[in-house]
Order: sequence, then structure tokens, then C-alpha cells
Amino acid sequence: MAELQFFTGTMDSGKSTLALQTNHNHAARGRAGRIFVTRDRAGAGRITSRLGLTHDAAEVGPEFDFWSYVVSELTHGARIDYLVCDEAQFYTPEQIDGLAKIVDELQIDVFAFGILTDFRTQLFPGAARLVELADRMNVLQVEALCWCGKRATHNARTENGVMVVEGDQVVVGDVEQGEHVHGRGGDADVDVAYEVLCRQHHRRRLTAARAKAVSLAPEPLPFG
Ligand SMILES: Nc1ncnc2c1ncn2[C@@H]1O[C@H](COP(=O)(O)OP(=O)(O)O)[C@@H](O)[C@H]1O
Ligand SMILES: Cc1cn([C@H]2C[C@H](O)[C@@H](COP(=O)(O)O)O2)c(=O)[nH]c1=O
Repeated sequence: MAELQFFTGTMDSGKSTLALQTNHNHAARGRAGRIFVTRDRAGAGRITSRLGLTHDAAEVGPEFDFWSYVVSELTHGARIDYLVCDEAQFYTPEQIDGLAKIVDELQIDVFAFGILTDFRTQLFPGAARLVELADRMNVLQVEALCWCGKRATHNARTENGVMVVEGDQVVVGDVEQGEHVHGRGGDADVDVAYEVLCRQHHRRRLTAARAKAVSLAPEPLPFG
């Protein structure tokens, strides 16, 4: 039986690497697949992993219809055994519904990869729909770590090095090294970056830089 599987983890937990490994393993056994992505850090139409793997992929725009695409391909004689879908948190709920229909009606496996929650700890619409519909959810085994050493469970966004909890849900970027993107007001340039944190440090807005600054701050002078 075909399955809709959702592989999830924080940023930098190895999802794109696993997406490309999954494609490699299935293709090596003669299965025919299609690879999709949307808004990869490296630009349109590529899946890139921080381990250096990269692969061409079809870019999924907001209007892309998975069901029509697959049916059209099959009608024209193509064979499709599986779909690999990266950055699936950015897909629309309707697109996730289309993927589930492809699994059920056409017996094609779908392997979807993406983060669950945004920098405000709220579910992305595509990830929420995957949680609702997936046959299986798999949390990545490689643990990204918070600066304190605990397992990182949340993604924090920083602007010019300072953690923020307001702004647009989608700002493509990377962990640590600052990506220069346009500020949310549209009129200011800010360096947006991401950092993975444990829940406690996300709640306290304690990034690695702030924790270091706090620990280096001089003791307050004794009263009097
Ligand atoms: N220089 C490195 N040496 C070994 N492993 C690395 C290196 N750089 C990145 N990685 C691994 O790659 C993972 C990130 O993989 P990637 O597929 O890009 O993540 P994701 O798609 O989840 O953001 C890191 O968690 C780490 O395990
Ligand atoms: C938390 C968060 C992330 N993003 C963006 C940043 C990256 O471009 C992707 C995640 O990619 P990865 O392969 O998992 O590292 O999502 C965002 O737009 N909004 C957020 O809140």
C-alpha cells in the first residue's frame, strides 16, 4: 500500500539530506520518482542539503496542482512510483490534500519533508495539514542541539542578532550565518537568521549570543 509519510524536525536536522537519500535509494532500485521543492535557500528548482548534496527539483508555486500534474504525466505514458516533497511546510493545505489523494487513488508513495512550527512556535499551514493527513509521521533521528546542549525543538528567528517573535511567517533563510533579506516593513534592510533552541530557551528568548552577553555582564554593585 502506498503511504503519505511526513518527515519532520527543526531546521538543520537533516531533512533535505534525507529527502535526497530517499530519492537515491528508491531510484537505485529502479523506481521512478519526481522531486519537488519550494523556496529552497539556494533558489528556485533546487534541493540543497548542508552536507553538500544538491538535486534539481520542480518548484512548487502556490497554484501548482499535484493531482493534475501526476494524472497528466501518467496519461502521457510516464511512470511515477513516488514523489519526494521538500520544504513541505510551505505548501498550501489544498496541495497536501492533493498529495493524499495521489497516495489513495493512484497508489503512489509520497515522502514529504519539512519543519512543523515557525519562529513564533505556530504550525505552518502545510505542516498542520500533513499532521492531520499523514499515514506516518517520522521525527528526524539526528538531533539538532540548543546552545545549552539539550535537544533543540524550536526554531528562533533573529533580526540583526536579536530574537524576534513578530513578523511575516515566511522569510527564507539559514541558521547562524546572517542572510541579508528585506525587512518585514519593506523599507528597512535587516539581517535575518535562524537559531534552533530548546523550548525553555525559546520561551525566554535566550539565544546563544544573548546567553553569552548575560553571562559576561558585570555583577551589579552592592547597594551602598
Ligand atoms: N560540516 C558538517 N559535517 C558533518 N555534518 C554536517 C556538516 N554540516 C552539516 N551537517 C549535518 O547536516 C545537517 C543539516 O542537513 P540539512 O539536510 O541541510 O538539514 P535540514 O534540511 O533539516 O535543514 C546537520 O544537522 C548536520 O547533522
Ligand atoms: C522557522 C522559520 C523558517 N522559515 C524558513 C527558513 C528556511 O528557508 C526554511 C526551513 O528550511 P530548512 O531546510 O528546514 O532549514 O524555512 C520561515 O520562513 N519562517 C520560519 O518561521
